[in-house]
Amino acid sequence: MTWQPQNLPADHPPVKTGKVGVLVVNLGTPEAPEPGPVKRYLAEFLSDRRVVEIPPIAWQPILRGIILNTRPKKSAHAYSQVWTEEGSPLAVITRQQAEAMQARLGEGVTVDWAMRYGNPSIPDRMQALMDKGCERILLAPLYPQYSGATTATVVDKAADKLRTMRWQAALRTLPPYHDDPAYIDALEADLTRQLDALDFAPEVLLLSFHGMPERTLHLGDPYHCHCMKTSRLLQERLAGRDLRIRTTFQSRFGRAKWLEPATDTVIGEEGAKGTKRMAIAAPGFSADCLETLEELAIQGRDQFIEEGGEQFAALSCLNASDAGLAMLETLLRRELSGWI
Ligand SMILES: C=CC1=C(C)c2cc3[nH]c(cc4nc(cc5[nH]c(cc1n2)c(C)c5CCC(=O)O)C(CCC(=O)O)=C4C)c(C)c3C=C
Ligand SMILES: [Fe+2]
Ligand SMILES: [Fe+2]
Repeated sequence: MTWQPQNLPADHPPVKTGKVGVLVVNLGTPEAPEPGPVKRYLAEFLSDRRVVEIPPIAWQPILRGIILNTRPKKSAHAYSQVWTEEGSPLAVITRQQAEAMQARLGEGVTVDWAMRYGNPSIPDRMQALMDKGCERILLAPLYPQYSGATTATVVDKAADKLRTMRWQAALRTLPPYHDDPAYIDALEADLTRQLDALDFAPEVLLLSFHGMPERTLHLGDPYHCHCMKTSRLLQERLAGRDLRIRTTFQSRFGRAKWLEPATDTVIGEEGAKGTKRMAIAAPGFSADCLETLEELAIQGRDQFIEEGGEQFAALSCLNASDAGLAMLETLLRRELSGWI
């Protein structure tokens, strides 16, 4: 309920109440694992100039003329292999994370969730929070490693919404947490638990991060450095195990050079040198999604077995695990300090 002072005309817009909102955000996902919805999703995602940094006059004809006529069918098939009864894993898990944060943070805060591309959209959910009287909003893009293509574009979208408002909510944003002890602790605990539960002992653990065009590193994007630091800190924590650890980058897209080494190249190298037992984790993804459940757990496994590997495990992301939720609560409470 918003507080409505007396002596105002009946059609006066609601008066704000100083409440605090949290908006948990992740990348976005299609509405259904079918070519039409996937095409709509890819059109929005790949038209974001922070994601594809090619001038629109050159890029849009390629996107509209080639990519959106070929990729949706292939991607829809990939999505159909990981889709759940409740919907796309990325959306389902993001919602679970938000619901768990609502329970942990209590009634003093209203927690909601949004997707950068597709629905529920950032402007709509910001409006919903403001309709509930939230004057202060903590925007929480769940990307541990900062990139212009992920974190910054979430902030841009929120700023687009603020731009339309006469009386804006105050906004805070969750900073990157790639080297935060709470994050590294959570990864250590959760990966240790999963590795101990395997019925085989992997010889090698790949830490696979989403890739980016290499030129973004030279242009000053900290993403690569953030990934390497997360990886180093995590390796220090796992050093007591009899396990080789390698950092890789997955999901190459387009013709430009991407960050290396590529996950599929390393899977091939390991197979070729006789590695028989492999585990793979994706510490940069806060929720399992197409990139982990299909690209790593299905394609990665098939490739490793074809190359002569025998045992393969794709480990889960932090998702709504106890370790993951405890970490998120720590991060959010810290950013909310002074507000709650
Ligand atoms: C130029 C293309 C892409 C860049 C740059 C890029 C960066 C990037 N992406 C993520 C996280 C995710 N990406 C996901 C899917 C996905 N990514 C791209 C392309 C780029 N990503 C495409 C085309 C797709 C869609 C699927 C496909 O057709 O292959 C997802 C999963 C979404 C889901 O619905 O499950 C995530 C998550 C990061 C973190 C990042 C840069 C750091
Ligand atoms: Fe991506
Ligand atoms: Fe992919």
